[in-house]
Amino acid sequence: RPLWRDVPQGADDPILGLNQAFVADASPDKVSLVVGAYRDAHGKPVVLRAVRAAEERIVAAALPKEYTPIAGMAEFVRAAIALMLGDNSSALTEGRIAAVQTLSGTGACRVAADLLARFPSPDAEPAAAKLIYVPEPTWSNHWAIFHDAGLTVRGYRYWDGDSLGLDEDGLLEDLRAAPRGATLLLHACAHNPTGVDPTSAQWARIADVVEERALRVLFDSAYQGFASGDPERDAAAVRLFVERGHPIMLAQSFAKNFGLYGERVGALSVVTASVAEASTVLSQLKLVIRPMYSSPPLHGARIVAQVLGDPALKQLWLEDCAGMAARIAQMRSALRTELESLQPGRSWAHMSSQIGMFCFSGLRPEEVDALREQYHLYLTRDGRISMASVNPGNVRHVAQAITEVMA
Ligand SMILES: Cc1ncc(COP(=O)(O)O)c(CN[C@@H](CCC(=O)O)C(=O)O)c1O
Repeated sequence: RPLWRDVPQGADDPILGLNQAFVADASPDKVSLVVGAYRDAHGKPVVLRAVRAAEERIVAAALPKEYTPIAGMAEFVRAAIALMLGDNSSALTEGRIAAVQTLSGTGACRVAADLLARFPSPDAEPAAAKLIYVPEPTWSNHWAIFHDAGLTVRGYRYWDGDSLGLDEDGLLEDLRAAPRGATLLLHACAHNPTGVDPTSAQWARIADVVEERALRVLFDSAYQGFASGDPERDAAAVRLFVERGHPIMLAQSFAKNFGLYGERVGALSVVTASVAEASTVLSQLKLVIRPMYSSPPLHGARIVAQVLGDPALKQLWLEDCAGMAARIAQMRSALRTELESLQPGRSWAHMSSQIGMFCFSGLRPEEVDALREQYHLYLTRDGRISMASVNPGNVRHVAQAITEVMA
């Protein structure tokens, strides 16, 4: 009996669905610039040296595979927080952080969303109770994550299409107009999809408005260490807010900076005002998680805890993280050079001034469609290019195809 006959066809995901189309493409010339996943100079995925070494130790230890606690592996969670806030963070040492391991960054954002939906800010105006502001544009999955948790999602100006940079005035104006106590989503570093991050002075002005409007902040950190190559440098914005006393929420993904995409390693931290607040918030986080997925996976958390807990492995990881960031920076300048040599008079400076996994190229949707249909070059329709997929073997082909569809 067709009991599911009324189910409509769902839309393909703009990122992962498009990548499936790439996989199905039989052309030998196909290139995927879609998914934000690192590839080496030969276009191959990488397992970091420190990860392999940690795995060898974990396997040799023949550890049991018991359930992790609902909040996950405590050693991993603490290491994740310390990586972002620093070992000497007062919030950490004073026990004011409620934190849980999550199913990577997506899971951290979703658990945060459920907590925000259940407990609006006590300082919130009625209009702010379940309202979250996300940058325009942002990672496409953010909208669905927060919507499905029962939040109202509203955009704030972020990208200036004319300057190909940050629309600071528009951003601050939108935040000043936000109802008191609303939640603000901020990308910690390497903004997806624009690659444009606020300067430290701009971060300070954003923090001022957050204070003025008593906004709650959720930092989404998916690229710490991967953006600049230095995890300390990539933590600057988050540390600025914590040092100013903001009770931020922090979603962390270890997919890209540890290359643990499929291991689903993440954490969600809530900085509170006291040990008592941290205790009640943690109890509520566990009530969100238990019926959602009960407890998180073991293996990836053990790897990250092992690496961050061992100075030699951490150093190896830092070198590889810096190496990934450096290769992407090299490809940014290589592709810019190719494009500017093919398109005299047109500047592609934004390709090398942007940071992190992606270049927000400015290519129009119809140009993106032509790249896919005529050149088997795949990228998301907003013009985002995953720079890790560019390598010495395809950089000229990519530049030529882009030039021809722009002609
Ligand atoms: C800002 C941001 N937050 C969270 C995530 C989620 O990462 P986890 O794998 O759940 O830890 C991503 C990954 N975005 C990449 C990867 C593919 C995807 O999930 O969309 C991207 O935008 O291509 C991201 O860019």
